[in-house]
Amino acid sequence: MITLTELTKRFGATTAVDRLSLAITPGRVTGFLGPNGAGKSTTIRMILGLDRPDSGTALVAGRPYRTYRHPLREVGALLDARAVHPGRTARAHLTAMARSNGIPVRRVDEVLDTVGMTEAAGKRAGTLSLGMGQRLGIAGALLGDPGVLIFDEPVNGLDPDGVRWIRELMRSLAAQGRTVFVSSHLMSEVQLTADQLVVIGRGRLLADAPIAEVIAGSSLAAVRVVSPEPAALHRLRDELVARHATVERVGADELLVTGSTVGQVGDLAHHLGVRLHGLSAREASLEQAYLELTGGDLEYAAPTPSSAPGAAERKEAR
Ligand SMILES: Nc1ncnc2c1ncn2[C@@H]1O[C@H](COP(=O)(O)OP(=O)(O)OP(=O)(O)O)[C@@H](O)[C@H]1O
Repeated sequence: MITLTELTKRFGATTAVDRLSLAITPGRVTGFLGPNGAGKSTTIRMILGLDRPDSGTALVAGRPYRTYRHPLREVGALLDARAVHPGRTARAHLTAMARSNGIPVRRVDEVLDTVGMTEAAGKRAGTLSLGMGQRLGIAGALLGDPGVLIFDEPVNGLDPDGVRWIRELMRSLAAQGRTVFVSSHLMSEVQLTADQLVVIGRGRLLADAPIAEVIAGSSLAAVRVVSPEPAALHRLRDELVARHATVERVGADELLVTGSTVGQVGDLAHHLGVRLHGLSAREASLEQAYLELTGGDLEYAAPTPSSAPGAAERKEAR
């Protein structure tokens, strides 16, 4: 469990993290999203005791990271996988980590096996490919068998096999009852991996909810209703509007409803005796929901290509 309470960090005039309060719970993968400069890395650095909060607290299993004598046994982290002495072999790197954290050295071979690096154990870190370097970083995170794991952009630069491997590893770590907290900019990947989402913008909490709930909150999420009876459909529309749903009529036999769930619309149709030929959810993508959430919270907003000055002229000139 990771618990943040009113966590705040300023760099000069910039408030990088602004009174952030949340609990990241065990047994699931929590995705950590936000635009560039939103404060994700700063939050992670404070959890790991690498930055000091100006106010508020970040606790791992109830205590600040810095108060643990052997922190690697409590929390494993993958931050910058290249931060390894390039001349050391993978095994020597992990052995040094184990010794300084009171971890039995036999764990080194276990984690090398877990990350599929047994064959590459004797290679120098500086000669490892990006994917292998990432696996070594993950081996280090797993070394102390910690209950909490934090991965900052773990799939950056990996090939599809590596991406799938990390996804499955994170899911299995969560299934073992660990707390898995992972930051990413890849929405499709987060959608496949995470159960819970935490979204921040300009250091503030924008969402902390199950992924399905975040997606359902998008304005593009809707319920499609089809009925062969236009008059009955009209009645259904009036009742939905009275319940504060937004209803668009799409042809004589179809409605598109936002602000209600499939269950609510189905129950109401049943209650009103409206015969239905179709009732289905139109799902938004996580990317759409995310863009709506963070739209106003970009640190630096660039114009979209179509609204950039000169775009219209260029189109006309073609
Ligand atoms: N050491 C520092 N000194 C000054 N400003 C900093 C420092 N570290 C971060 N910042 C600022 O704090 C804000 C949050 O940065 P942070 O790196 O935490 O964001 P992020 O969400 O991790 O971004 P990205 O997705 O680009 O990695 C930004 O405005 C950044 O410029």
